Amino acid sequence: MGEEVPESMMNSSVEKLSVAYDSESAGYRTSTNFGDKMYVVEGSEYRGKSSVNVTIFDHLTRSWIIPTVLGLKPVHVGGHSAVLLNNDRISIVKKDSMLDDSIWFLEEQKKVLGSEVVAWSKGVIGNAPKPIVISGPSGVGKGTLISKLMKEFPTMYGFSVSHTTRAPRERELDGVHYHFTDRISMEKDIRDGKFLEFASVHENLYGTSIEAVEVVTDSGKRCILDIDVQGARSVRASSLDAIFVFICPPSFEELEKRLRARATEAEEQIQKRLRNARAELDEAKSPGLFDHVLVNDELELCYDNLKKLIASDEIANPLHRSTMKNLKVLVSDVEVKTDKTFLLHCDDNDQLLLDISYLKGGAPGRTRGLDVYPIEPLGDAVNGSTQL
Ligand SMILES: Nc1nc2c(ncn2[C@@H]2O[C@H](COP(=O)(O)OP(=O)(O)O)[C@@H](O)[C@H]2O)c(=O)[nH]1
Ligand SMILES: Nc1ncnc2c1ncn2[C@@H]1O[C@H](COP(=O)(O)OP(=O)(O)O)[C@@H](O)[C@H]1O
Repeated sequence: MGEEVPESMMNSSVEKLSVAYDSESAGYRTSTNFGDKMYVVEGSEYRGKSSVNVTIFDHLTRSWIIPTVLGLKPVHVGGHSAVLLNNDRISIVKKDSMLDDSIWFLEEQKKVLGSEVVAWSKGVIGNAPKPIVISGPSGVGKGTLISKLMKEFPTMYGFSVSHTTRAPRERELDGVHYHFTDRISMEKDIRDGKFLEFASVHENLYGTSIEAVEVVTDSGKRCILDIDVQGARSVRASSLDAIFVFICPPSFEELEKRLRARATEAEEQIQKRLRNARAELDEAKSPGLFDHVLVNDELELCYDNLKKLIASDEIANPLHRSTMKNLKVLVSDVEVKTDKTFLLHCDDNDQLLLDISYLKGGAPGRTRGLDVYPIEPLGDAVNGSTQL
């Protein structure tokens, strides 16, 4: 790519350029100024294969940057519009896409080794229940409590299936208890930005993929994560808005008794888990990390307390589910009305007003909280004369 920005891409925060490459490919490009940089999003199809590339022009150094791009990318079709929102993300609205795949966001992430990083996030209509992060030392009873919850309310809760490099235990199933993997593939997936968080626990690698949480949440269930304290800290720092619960043993002796009685680990592993347990119990006291601490002494009592705290959160934060969430329309064109509202022209001659005033979450996961409202069927509006 050359050093200079083409004249046609300057001086505009929202700009669309149609580009024809050759007879077999077609592309569409937007350039959006954001601080000292201009983000160029270029979608193209070549021999039936779609790609979306992001390049950045740094106005200060007058040089082009190819950033590391994380997250699930949109599949590009007939073009897109771009608009800068709240000075913190760029919204991309795809044309010729179903509504549930039409709204995407591009966000700047923390630099890695001095290099620019951006991440994609798919926009979702309506809100979702907050995930629940459950942490606590090995053997405290996290798995037991989570299983009880899932058994009693199978349609309400879903488990985030983590990846791990540890070997499966007897009766553990791949894809159910964990995605069992090897270190090389997991490290590659981490580099590719597929993980919300990861940590080295008891000398194995564990991590929550973005997909693991989002598939549960997309299905309308409340996602439950069983992760260690380091993982909880990473999730706290991420865009995922969750409730954090720490499960404590009634005593260290009881924890050791449970670990031994479970009989899933060799002595060396038990010792390692007990050493780490002391550190976790200390770390859990960090201010602002956990919202709730439950002591798992009598199992039924602890389980009731867990259900109570989840119920009280549900009452305090009632869900706003858009009635239009499952609307299946093909967005044929997009008009940016304000930085919070877009007018979506649909293939059946209807128009929808997309409202992005109340976004929640974001890259590298989904961006939720979008809303859509139907507008009178097209008439004069085709010519742009409808008042919003
Ligand atoms: N950070 C992080 N920790 C995880 C994840 N999945 C499991 N863990 C934690 O890893 C630790 C070991 O889990 P596991 O090997 O199943 O042993 P157990 O805790 O003794 O049952 C526990 O503290 C889990 O909470 C994950 O995706 N991320
Ligand atoms: N409240 C409790 N009282 C006695 N034993 C318990 C209690 N909660 C769990 N256990 C037992 O302790 C062991 C460890 O529980 P588990 O759920 O595997 O812990 P974690 O998932 O935190 O490692 C299991 O054998 C489980 O049956």
